[in-house]
Amino acid sequence: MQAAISTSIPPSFTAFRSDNSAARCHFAAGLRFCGLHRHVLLSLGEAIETRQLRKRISASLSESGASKNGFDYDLVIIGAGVGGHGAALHAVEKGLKTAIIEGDVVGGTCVNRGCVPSKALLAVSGRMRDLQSEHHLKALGLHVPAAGYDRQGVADHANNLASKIRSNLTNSMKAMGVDILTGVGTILDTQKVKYGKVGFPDTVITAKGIIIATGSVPFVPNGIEVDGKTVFTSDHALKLEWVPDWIAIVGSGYIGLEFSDVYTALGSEVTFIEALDQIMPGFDPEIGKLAQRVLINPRKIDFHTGVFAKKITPAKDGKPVSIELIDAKTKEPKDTLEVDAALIATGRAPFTKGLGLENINVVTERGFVPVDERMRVIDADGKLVPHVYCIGDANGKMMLAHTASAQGISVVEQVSGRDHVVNHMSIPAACFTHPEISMVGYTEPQAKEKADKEGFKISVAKTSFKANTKALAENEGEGLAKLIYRPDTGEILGVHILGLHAADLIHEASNAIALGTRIQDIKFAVHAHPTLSEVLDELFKAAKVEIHASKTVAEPVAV
Ligand SMILES: Cc1cc2nc3c(=O)[nH]c(=O)nc-3n(C[C@H](O)[C@H](O)[C@H](O)COP(=O)(O)OP(=O)(O)OC[C@H]3O[C@@H](n4cnc5c(N)ncnc54)[C@H](O)[C@@H]3O)c2cc1C
Ligand SMILES: NC(=O)c1ccc[n+]([C@@H]2O[C@H](COP(=O)([O-])OP(=O)(O)OC[C@H]3O[C@@H](n4cnc5c(N)ncnc54)[C@H](O)[C@@H]3O)[C@@H](O)[C@H]2O)c1
Repeated sequence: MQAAISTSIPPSFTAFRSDNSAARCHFAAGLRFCGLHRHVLLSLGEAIETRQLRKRISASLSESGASKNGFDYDLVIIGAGVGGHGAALHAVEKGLKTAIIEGDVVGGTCVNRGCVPSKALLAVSGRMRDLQSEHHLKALGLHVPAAGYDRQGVADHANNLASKIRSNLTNSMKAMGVDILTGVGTILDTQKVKYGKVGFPDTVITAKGIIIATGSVPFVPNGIEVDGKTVFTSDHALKLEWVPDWIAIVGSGYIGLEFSDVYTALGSEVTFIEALDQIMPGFDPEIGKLAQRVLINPRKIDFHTGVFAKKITPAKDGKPVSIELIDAKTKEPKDTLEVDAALIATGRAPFTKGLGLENINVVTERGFVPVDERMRVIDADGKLVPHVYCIGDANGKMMLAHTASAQGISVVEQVSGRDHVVNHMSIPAACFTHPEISMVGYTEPQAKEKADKEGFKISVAKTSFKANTKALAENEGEGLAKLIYRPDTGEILGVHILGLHAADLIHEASNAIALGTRIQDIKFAVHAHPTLSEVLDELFKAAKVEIHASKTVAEPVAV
């Protein structure tokens, strides 16, 4: 594995990252926020009230500023990304004296180099698509002169949004009484952490519990030379310093697909390079096929599958970016591409080196911190490390912002004396292309495998956006919702949606899975007409479950 070489690492972070041979980070100063955690949305009045409550709690904990059990803090979190932020706010709400240590800027990947700026760019690409689609506009009876854009204006939108969200996150923690400690955190013992900036003496603090929330950085395969200008990762691409005429995107996962939506809307031609035999291999195969028909084929996108980019050389001395492709299986040379730019979107590497894990006898697995289902860290002998937890991208269970936050909240519940386990099968994911793709639970092949192993049958139901009034009114009838379920019990095993606002629609299904609601019950829930939510209503109604609703008569409610 080769590090993505940063050209702009602040001095304090150079030292912080220096022992990370697996992956170094591009800590671009600038961007911020994630509307992720409900606490962010606290009004100022609520925040002040909560802060007063927090002060009263602190006073009762200790007069000397230490927590009541003799530690400096009840909880210390290393890393102020969305996982750390979610955990910190929940901890304060639970009355825990809490500190969060951040070596760079609050908000981590999601706010500064991930979800937030990418969704700002995707908001622009969505509007550009609408304005450029003559066919679509004509169908609505609209006539709009040619659409154009100002690259710097688009880049500013992403940067400004990140800054705004970053300060929202910071202010929400300050208002709640979380101590934000600046510097690199290193674990000294299961209840002791040091932190400090380069050139300053370290401070040692003790805590009843420690949460590792140090996140991840772009993974760049060996042989790929990143110069940050013509060969770059999402860290650079989000700044939108230029829009290449022709860009190769290595990897057709979430990042690749979302950036293909942005670049093609802004006028680029895209070539995907994907190691597996199929483009967008992570999706349910049927949704993947439809995604290819809707998101790839009609756009200026071509692709090479079953190939690795063995060597990528940045543009130099008037020569374009050169990409040497080899067959993923035989390793034989296949082709050499010459393009204007290359975006490396081949996954992310955990950022866990230099954390002092050796001081608590923990050995990482491909860089990830091993944890059990309660996010408790497991040591090299397979035993639980007391008092230490790891959440978010650093444990690799599911690299999504809301998962990091949910895991953090779950850990705080445990630290506060209430057992809690996150049900990862109920966590939705979404790809914010136009139209969007969303999913929760198993894909059809995964569900089949589980069914064969455990000896039950699965069924599949589907509905089309073409039958939905609201979608048709919007002239957005392209789309499919798919339900994979157990006909004998009505259990929802997976739901996959491609279509307008799929990312919002998935929550009815994910909440049903989280709450254990069965299809025979949810199919009686009433949906407003005409709404896109009726796509899911129809989906549940289309399922053929062998048993009846557990409760057919609602409790009478006085109106
Ligand atoms: C381009 C892109 C788009 C994305 N879009 C989405 C999306 O739409 N939806 C979604 O759910 N997910 C998205 N993700 C994934 C999401 O950003 C991550 O899953 C999420 O940020 C993980 O949160 P985290 O708290 O675990 O880590 P991070 O957000 O990476 O935060 C870790 C923090 O820890 C700090 N740190 C590390 N080591 C130390 C140390 N020793 N001492 C002190 N501080 C330290 C880092 O500086 C950083 O601030 C996207 C990712 C990318 C790259
Ligand atoms: N909307 C979202 O929720 C969102 C958006 C962006 C990123 N993310 C998160 O960020 C993480 C990283 O995203 P990503 O798209 O980089 O990773 P990914 O794992 O989604 O996709 C990586 C793709 O690259 C391919 N690949 C890997 N090595 C390759 C090589 N050498 N040559 C060619 N192809 C190769 C893989 O087969 C895979 O298809 C994901 O875990 C995702 O959860 C989420």
